[in-house]
Amino acid sequence: MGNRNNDLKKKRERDRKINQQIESDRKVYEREAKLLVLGTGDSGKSTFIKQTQLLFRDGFSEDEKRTFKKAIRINLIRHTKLLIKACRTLEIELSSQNEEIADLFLEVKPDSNGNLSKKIVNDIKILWDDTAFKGSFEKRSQFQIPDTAYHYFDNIDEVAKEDYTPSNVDILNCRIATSGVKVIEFPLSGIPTKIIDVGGQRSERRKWIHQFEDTTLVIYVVAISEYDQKLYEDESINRLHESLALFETTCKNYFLKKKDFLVLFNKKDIFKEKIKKIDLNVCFQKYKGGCQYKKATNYIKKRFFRRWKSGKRKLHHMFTIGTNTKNVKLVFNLVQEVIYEIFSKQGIL
Ligand SMILES: Nc1nc2c(ncn2[C@@H]2O[C@H](COP(=O)(O)OP(=O)(O)OP(=O)(O)O)[C@@H](O)[C@H]2O)c(=O)[nH]1
Ligand SMILES: [Mg+2]
Repeated sequence: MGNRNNDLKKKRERDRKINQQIESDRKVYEREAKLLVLGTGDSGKSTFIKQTQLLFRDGFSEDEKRTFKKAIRINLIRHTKLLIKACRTLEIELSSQNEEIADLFLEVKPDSNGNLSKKIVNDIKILWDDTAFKGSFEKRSQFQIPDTAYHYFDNIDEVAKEDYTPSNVDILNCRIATSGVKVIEFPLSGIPTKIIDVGGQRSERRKWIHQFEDTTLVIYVVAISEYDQKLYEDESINRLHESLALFETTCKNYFLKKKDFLVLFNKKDIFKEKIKKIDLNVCFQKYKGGCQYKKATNYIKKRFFRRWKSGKRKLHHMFTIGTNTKNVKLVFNLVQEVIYEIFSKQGIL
């Protein structure tokens, strides 16, 4: 009898300890913030994730630097070919000597290790020095090439060096479209935080739903500078129209319809320059504010806010430059405030 009582006591104590552990695990888990970064392709999502590595972790690993180095070099060849083809389509004539270089360049195959031969580097430099060739980059809203491509053309000598290691700026400007999901974990003022990066191109979006559960805050990234550009996946669609439609379906989504959102109106540096020359009415016919930065940004903001179906949740926003680390630090100051607000409401903090 005595033994049975003892066994029962021990079992109860064991159960109590297990329950205590489960409860403390639950509290830690609930305190963890999950930031889900969504938006169309090329809007700047991964750039924000890269910034968290610089701001809250040890930066980029040697492995990552090697991956970016290869991508930067392969992109240089790819982007040179894109500009050559654009010159042909837009009937931009190069000097006859450079036309010959361009013809031969279209046959170049990138080295599988991403090495650049002296001849390739030389040809790219000759073409980039040609004002007509360079001028085609200014017309890039008529074809598909990353805005940041010029950075590597301008710095080709550095990029081509044998012992080249990409700088943080090189990595932040490097375009690699995301396929699949990437998670970075970091502490945000003591709160364990996970940030989830997904691919934004149409074919990638069906993977999003698997990430929706337990989201604390949705960060929706819009590249406002894309108002005169066509979608990479479907050149009949305006990029900003696509982002607006995607924003609406995302905030109405069953799993996200009660979540707070932070909209990052990104690429404001490019927008600021572009709006001086190209009226926002190329995208929104009803817009009457002309080429004025303040009026145009307010109008875009209004168009997004109109699609927001509120309920009790909050819609935050900020105009951002994803490639600028100081600017992104401000974004995370706001994110931190918003997380505190959400957790306080839920009684977690
Ligand atoms: N000038 C400028 N370039 C930016 C800004 N934000 C991002 N970029 C660049 O825009 C390009 C696209 O950025 P990504 O972060 O790859 O875009 P993404 O949303 O992750 O795209 P997907 O992975 O295809 O969904 C990259 O070349 C970035 O360097 C910005 O605010 N200003
Ligand atoms: Mg990405």
